[in-house]
Formats: sequence, structure tokens, C-alpha cells
Amino acid sequence: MGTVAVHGLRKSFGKVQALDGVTLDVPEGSFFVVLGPSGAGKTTTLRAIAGLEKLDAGSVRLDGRDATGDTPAARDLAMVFQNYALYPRHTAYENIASPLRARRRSASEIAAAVERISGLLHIERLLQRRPAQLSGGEMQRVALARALVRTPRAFLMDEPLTNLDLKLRVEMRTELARIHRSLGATFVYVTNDQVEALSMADQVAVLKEGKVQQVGTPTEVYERPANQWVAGFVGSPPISLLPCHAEGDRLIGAEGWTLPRPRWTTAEDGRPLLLGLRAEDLSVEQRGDASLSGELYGLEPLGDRTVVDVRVGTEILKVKARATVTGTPGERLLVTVDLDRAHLFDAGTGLALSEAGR
Ligand SMILES: Nc1ncnc2c1ncn2[C@@H]1O[C@H](COP(=O)(O)OP(=O)(O)OP(=O)(O)O)[C@@H](O)[C@H]1O
Repeated sequence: MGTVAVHGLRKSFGKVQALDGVTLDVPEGSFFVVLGPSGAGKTTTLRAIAGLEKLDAGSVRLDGRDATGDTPAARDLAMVFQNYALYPRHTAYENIASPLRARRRSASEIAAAVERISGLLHIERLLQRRPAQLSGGEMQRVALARALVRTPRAFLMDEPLTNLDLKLRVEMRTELARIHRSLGATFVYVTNDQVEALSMADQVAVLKEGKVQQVGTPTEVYERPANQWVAGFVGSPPISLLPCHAEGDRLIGAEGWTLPRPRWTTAEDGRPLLLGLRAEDLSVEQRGDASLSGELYGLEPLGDRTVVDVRVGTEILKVKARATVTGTPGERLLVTVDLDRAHLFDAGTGLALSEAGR
């Protein structure tokens, strides 16, 4: 077992509404990521699940049973935090074994559990060392092993990779996803890093100002953002959003450009819209029927590719191009648009328009 479900969570701190009706359903065994910017209410959600936060309203169900009134201990959940201090005088083995010792497990049971988790984290060689004899990355693995050595109902993880350098963080992402598969346990993982979320999650819940904006697989959240805000938060470089409206079979930009109206959109003529274009759905190197005219604003070389900033009226469009692309600021450019992959949002509500016709 290991399902976690929260319904209508509300929590305020003074004037701040940290949670404003959060409802989530975490399936058993899933890697469920709660993604949102700083202050969105991610940690508060996790603490509510763990029983560490007194709620104003809402319920928490664990394995289908109401656990809203249960103590943290009775919930049988493991919290994994950003900072995990190891006991400096103890070896890695003793550190990893400590949660099981505290629960008075037998020596043979402890040895088997430590051996298993150390194997998964590739730290068997380090077990007799003390923290001072470990590198930062090795310490992080030992700390993770200590958190994962138990088999609670679910693991609640609060940005556990934040304090690592970029290289190690990328490595640990792959490791955590692999460990999740091996353990088959339920992970509820909080992060503000969209790459982390998209690369590890089975399901992503996007949170903003205490409200769930969208829940879906990483592909759904990226390819079918529920609203303009999710479209802007998920994806790098950020999606370009251009004010426009439909008129007959054309889209007319506020900046004066026109494009063929995408076949799938149902928007009525004249309604204020935002056209969302991701950098990889735009090109300055190919020619197509649907194009926008602009001028080169800047180049951002990223090694494997270059992001070309193109100014269309007062808007800057981000376009992914080959690393070798060149140009001079101010020169005229045509940006080809893949309208089948474009997004349209209601400019008033920010909600994505129905894509039933796609
Ligand atoms: N104990 C507290 N007292 C007062 N305000 C709090 C408290 N805990 C959280 N808040 C406020 O509630 C809001 C949500 O905080 P929370 O820590 O859940 O956000 P978060 O999404 O985890 O952010 P971060 O990514 O920065 O950790 C924030 O505005 C925060 O300032």
C-alpha cells in the first residue's frame, strides 16, 4: 500500500493563504512531484501530509483511511529534507542503521536492510568511513540511504537535491528515479526546479499561491498546459506569449503581424487571446508558410544550441537554433512558426482554449 490523498487543504499564516484548497491524489508506487515557485505552498502541503501542520480545513487520507487527526508517528511516513546532518562520530553504516536501531530491529534485519540500500546507492565501499572521510556527494548518498532504509508507507521529500552542485544534482536525479523503480515505494517530491520535475516524475502537480494549477504527466503539463501561467513556468527558455485575436481564417497580432488561424482553435472572432510559442516550435533556419517578420535582438549560445532572440514589435520571441547560427543585431529575420504545436490562451482568464480539434 502507499496511496496518499489530500482534499481541500486550507492553511493560512496570518494574512498569507499558504494553501487555498489543495486536492491531490497520489497513486501507490508513483513518483509524484509537486512543482511550484518559492512560496507556492509546497512545503506546507508536505508538512500537512506528514501531520506537522495544523490545518484550517481539509482532509488527509492514507491508504484510503482518514488520517487527518493522526499524529505524525502514526502516519508512518518518512520525511527527507534539504539538509540532512549525519552523526559525525558514527560510521556511514551506523548512520544508515540508526532509524532501524531506534525501532529496535534485530541486528540481522538491520544488516540486511543496510546492505540492500547501500547496494542501490553504490556506497558499499564507504560503509566503514566517518562523515569527515567522505566527499560532499558521498555524504549526500549516505544521508539518502539513511532516509530510504526504512519501508514506510510513503516518502515525503522536500527539495533533497537543492544543496548539491549541478553535476551531482543531474547524476542524483537519474539515481533517484532508478532507486524509486527498485523500491517500488510512493514518493511525494517537492521542488521548484522544473527540469527535476519533468525528468523524474510519473505525475506532476503544479502549484501556485496555494492552488493546484494542473496535475498530469510531465508530457501533458509541457504539451498541454492548462493555463498561461503553467505554460510560462514549465519549459526553458520560457514560452513566448503574443497578444492577438482571431479574425476569419487569420490570427491578427496586436503588433500588426498575421498568421493563418490554427485549424484546431474554436475561439470566436475578436476575443483577446495569447498565442503561446515554444522555442523549439519556431525556426529562423527553415522557410514555411506561417512566419513572423522581426529583427535579430540577440544570440544566447548554450553549447549544443543557440537561442535566438527575435524582436517582433515590442515582444521578444525565443527561438531554438543550431549552435552555429550567426547574425548581427538589427538584421531582418523571418521566424517560421509550427502552428500545429502552438498554444492559445484566453487573455482574460489565462485558460487554455479547447484543443478538441487537434
Ligand atoms: N510558519 C510560517 N509562518 C508564517 N508564514 C509561513 C510559515 N510557513 C510558511 N509560510 C508562508 O506560507 C507560504 C507558503 O510557504 P511554503 O514554505 O509552503 O512555500 P514553498 O512553496 O515550499 O516555498 P519554497 O520553495 O521557498 O520552500 C509562503 O508565503 C510562506 O512565507
